[in-house]
Amino acid sequence: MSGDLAEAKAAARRAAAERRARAHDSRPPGAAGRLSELLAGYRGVPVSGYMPIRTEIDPLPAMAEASAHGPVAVPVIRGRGRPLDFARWQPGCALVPGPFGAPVPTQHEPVVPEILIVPLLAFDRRGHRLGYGGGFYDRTLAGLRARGPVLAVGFAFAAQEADEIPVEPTDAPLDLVVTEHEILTPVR
Ligand SMILES: Nc1nc2c(c(=O)[nH]1)N(C=O)[C@@H](CNc1ccc(C(=O)N[C@@H](CCC(=O)O)C(=O)O)cc1)CN2
Ligand SMILES: Nc1ncnc2c1ncn2[C@@H]1O[C@H](COP(=O)(O)OP(=O)(O)OP(=O)(O)O)[C@@H](O)[C@H]1O
Repeated sequence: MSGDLAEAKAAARRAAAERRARAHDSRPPGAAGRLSELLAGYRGVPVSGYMPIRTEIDPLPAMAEASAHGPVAVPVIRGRGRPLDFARWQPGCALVPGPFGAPVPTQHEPVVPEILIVPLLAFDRRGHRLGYGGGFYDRTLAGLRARGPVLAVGFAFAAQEADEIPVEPTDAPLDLVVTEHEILTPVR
């Protein structure tokens, strides 16, 4: 990555983290409603969510609903530079702190998700995203897409939208972006 691109991404991450924190402070009840609506159209399809950390928007209500119909999993970090694994999650299942602070299930029952609810710092209308910079979801989506169709769904507060996210070739685009208000189809 060029120095300019790295700096542009770092600046975009800082600005987006501030906007996300403000949105989180005034988070509306029922913020996962649109996500629930989307998942209701895919009953029984294996889906990955995430255990929210810091000021991430909370997908747990939608995950709990989906778990009544099919497997739901959360990401598990295997190591730097490696794609994520996914472990089966159920409401109330036993969890332990994972490597970067996000809790992971104590029991590791592997799941291969076909729908991924992807956490992020910033997204744009073209479906590009910025995460924490580990490249975990980029690697994971590249691997899963090489095996078959997957739906990558960014989940974020509307305030996390950015004008244009600086992209590099390995950035895996989102197929949809869901906010507390709407389901957006990226325009490319
Ligand atoms: N809730 C949740 N779970 C998740 C993710 C996520 O974004 N959200 N991940 C999505 O990938 C993975 C965790 N990835 C993470 C990667 C980096 C940092 C982090 O704190 N990074 C530091 C900088 C570290 C460094 O550069 O050395 C930071 O942001 O300050 C946190 C989580 C798997 N689980
Ligand atoms: N498929 C891949 N193969 C090899 N390297 C990759 C791949 N995807 C991303 N990377 C590298 O990982 C690093 C971090 O990527 P990036 O800044 O896009 O992370 P991010 O999408 O913000 O983080 P995350 O996906 O963990 O939330 C970059 O240097 C990128 O080149």
